Amino acid sequence: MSQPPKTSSSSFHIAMFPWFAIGHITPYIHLANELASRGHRITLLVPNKARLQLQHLVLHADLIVFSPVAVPHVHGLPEGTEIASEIPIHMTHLLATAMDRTRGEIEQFLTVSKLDFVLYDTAQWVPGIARRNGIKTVCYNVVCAAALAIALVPARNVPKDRPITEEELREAPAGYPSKNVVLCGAEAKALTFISLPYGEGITFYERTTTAMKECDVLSIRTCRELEGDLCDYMEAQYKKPVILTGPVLGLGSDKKSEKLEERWEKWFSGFEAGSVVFCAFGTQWILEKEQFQELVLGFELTGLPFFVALKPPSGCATIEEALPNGFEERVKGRGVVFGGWVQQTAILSHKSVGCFVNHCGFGSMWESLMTDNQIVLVPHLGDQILNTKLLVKELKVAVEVEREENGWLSKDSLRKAIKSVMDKDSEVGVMVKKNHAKWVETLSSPGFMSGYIDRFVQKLKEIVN
Ligand SMILES: O=c1ccn([C@@H]2O[C@H](COP(=O)(O)OP(=O)(O)O[C@H]3OC[C@@H](O)[C@H](O)[C@H]3O)[C@@H](O)[C@H]2O)c(=O)[nH]1
Repeated sequence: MSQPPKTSSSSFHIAMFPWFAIGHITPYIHLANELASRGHRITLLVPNKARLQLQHLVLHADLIVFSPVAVPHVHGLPEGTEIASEIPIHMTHLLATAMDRTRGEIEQFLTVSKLDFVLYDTAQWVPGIARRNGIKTVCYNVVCAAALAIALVPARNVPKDRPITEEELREAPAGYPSKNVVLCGAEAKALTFISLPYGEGITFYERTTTAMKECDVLSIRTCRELEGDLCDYMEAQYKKPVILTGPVLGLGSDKKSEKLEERWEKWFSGFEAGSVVFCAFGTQWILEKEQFQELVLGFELTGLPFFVALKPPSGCATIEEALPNGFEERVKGRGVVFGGWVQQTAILSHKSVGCFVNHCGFGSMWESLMTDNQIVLVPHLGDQILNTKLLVKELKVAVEVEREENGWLSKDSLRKAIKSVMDKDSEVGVMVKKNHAKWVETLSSPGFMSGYIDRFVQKLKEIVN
């Protein structure tokens, strides 16, 4: 680990130590950019593979430095694993163990650095070290307030001697303020993992609630306009102010997104404005082969041009070997299924894109809200289910693909959802478009995003004084 730069009295030196996942590190980098643009210096403590994948997002290389964390090997994880996108979901608890075993390295860094703040989310042991070194802590959560408020609060009675049940999770904790953003039926299953081990000798619930109890400042990447009542509930539960950063979309002051690769720029430009359906499911979801095939057939059925960026399904080394028979021939010229990394924000702002089919990861949720594309949601993990409720039931800006009782997503159901927002004369399509346009206006109104960051920085100043 490299030596950190020295702090000056006029600005903060802030370390960031987010969960080892692209969906978490990305918003931390966006926040680092915002803080650096206000003169603060940031050291990002992240695994080297994350640095290599995301360093292009850094807009102020003079003030933001990476200090790569050496992730130790943990039995049960593939050799060399550093970030969550490299492993299936059921192995991530072992990655939490690996994160905990970086403690010595992190402690050494925090001890020798002249830091004002450290931001973290998953490493519940950071506040103890920080306190001993006179550093203030911010537990910065990059999932929606709803996911925290429904599952990770003291009022959620998680049994100590057995796993929490789906039935228990379907009941919201006492005082939970939303009637719409709740878990229904089989959805509760997606959150049963909270009472299971996540690291050695600690459950997911224990580590995240400890992380939030022990910090000086509790912070969430959300805005009051979307989740004000849920943030108030979090304040009441944790008995401390909850400071929001707003969506922090990493657009910088010039509002430019990443540049789209030339081959894709050319491909997208071959279609009419607003006609292409783009699909991406974030950095972690690996579909089963059958489900993958059913979904791509659903895109084919829409008759619309489509660009699908998904990981190869489980058991397949490449996308090509996973495609249904004759599929490539049939969709030639109007459909692409790609297994690599694409510049999602650049695609979303391309004029030929008209619809975004996504898993409603918190990053994709904000990115989809910021464009005028129609939104079709296929949530997979617990927080994504709640994000989906926010967009579908509260804001009414999106539709969700209906699943069968056993969780299966049929091609017809996908086709139906896409057509319901893409057909010009569809009532649902018109309604979500209108509601969505109001949100784009709010989110892009002058001072909206920067106001949140300014107030966040102001709060940090009050805390050190
Ligand atoms: O090919 C790609 C894939 C993804 N991305 C970017 O990677 C990010 C993915 O983040 P998301 O939050 O949407 O999704 P992930 O699944 O990766 O996130 C994870 O952490 C955040 C949680 O809310 C999600 O539930 C969890 O899955 C987005 O910013 C997206 O623009 C690309 O730029 N290109």
